[in-house]
Amino acid sequence: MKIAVIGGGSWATAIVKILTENNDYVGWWMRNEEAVDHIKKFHHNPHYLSSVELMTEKIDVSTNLDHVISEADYVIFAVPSAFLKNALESLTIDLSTKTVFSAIKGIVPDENVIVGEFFHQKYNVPMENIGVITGPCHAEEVALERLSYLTIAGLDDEKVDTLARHMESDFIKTKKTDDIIGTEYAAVLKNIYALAAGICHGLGYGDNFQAVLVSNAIREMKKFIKAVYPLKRDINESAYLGDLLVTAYSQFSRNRMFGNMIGKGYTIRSAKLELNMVAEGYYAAALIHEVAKAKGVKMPIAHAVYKILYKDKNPKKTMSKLTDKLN
Ligand SMILES: NC(=O)C1=CN([C@@H]2O[C@H](COP(=O)(O)OP(=O)(O)OC[C@H]3O[C@@H](n4cnc5c(N)ncnc54)[C@H](O)[C@@H]3O)[C@@H](O)[C@H]2O)C=CC1
Ligand SMILES: O=C(CO)COP(=O)(O)O
Repeated sequence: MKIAVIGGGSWATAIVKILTENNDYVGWWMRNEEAVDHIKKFHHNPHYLSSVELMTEKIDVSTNLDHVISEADYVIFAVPSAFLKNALESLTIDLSTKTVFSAIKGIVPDENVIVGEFFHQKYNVPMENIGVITGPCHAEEVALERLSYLTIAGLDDEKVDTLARHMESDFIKTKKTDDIIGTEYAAVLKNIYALAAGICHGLGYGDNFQAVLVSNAIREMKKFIKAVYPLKRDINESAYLGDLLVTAYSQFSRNRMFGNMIGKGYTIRSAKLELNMVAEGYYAAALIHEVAKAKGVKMPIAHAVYKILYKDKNPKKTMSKLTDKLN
């Protein structure tokens, strides 16, 4: 079976590393021609996770999306949600015959749908051929080969099983679930809560308060997911609570870093420039705000983040008001 990875950032690079542990062929698309040449020549991605030595003898890296996708049976998307449509612009071949996994933890702009739904609605990929790769896993720790758990979600057990087997290695364990929508939304929401944790850290709140914030966040997440996709699930599993915890507390979290800068008084523009990586929670805050409104779900933490990022509300005052709503 042939697997391809779409994206040139940290997570795509980490997934390519994971796959080459266990597979002799990995297709890899990225838009940057110079990065492709650099990888072929020096076996490192020059811009992301550049410490990782890539097994290029197993990697077919190219800027030609049609080529990479046509060669593959399974296609894993790992570009930030904000650039997904842009990345797909050069695709002229049919995607609906492929098995498509999303490793993206975001919502597609303008469409207001999660990535799996986007491929189903816009590219006619049957829901049985769609899956999600999620779980508490920072690319930087994959680079260091630190033990990490990934959750593979999908409606077709065999496809989920197949991908899980191809991703397992000494440092990757996989878990499987059929909660394809719930795990995707959890991954989107935890970014907003990590941003909130970062803002509070930047404002000077300590560990005592962070614990209260995160324990409220998991309940808020549970309420939202139940409203959009009711299903029997244990919110304490690592794809939900685990991912929230790692993103809210890890030094590697982009969302937490971004929030921390906002809490410290950076403007959004300067925080974006300084981070130089994508904090998905920034985009998700606006889109989840719309979904929550449409579904009538009250989400005080996500709403506070939305007001700070999009309504120019003062972080200190907004978070102070939020503290009265937590328990
Ligand atoms: N980095 C991580 O540890 C993890 C990331 N993810 C998810 O993976 C997805 C990708 O994130 P990362 O790899 O971390 O992002 P990143 O910040 O490392 O990479 C950004 C990528 O976007 C591309 N890009 C930047 N501007 C662009 C533009 N205007 N048009 C098209 N492409 C552009 C860059 O070339 C680069 O390939 C996100 O949804 C993220 O939530 C999921 C799990 C872990
Ligand atoms: O999803 C992640 C870890 O599971 C990565 O989170 P950040 O994008 O905040 O770094």
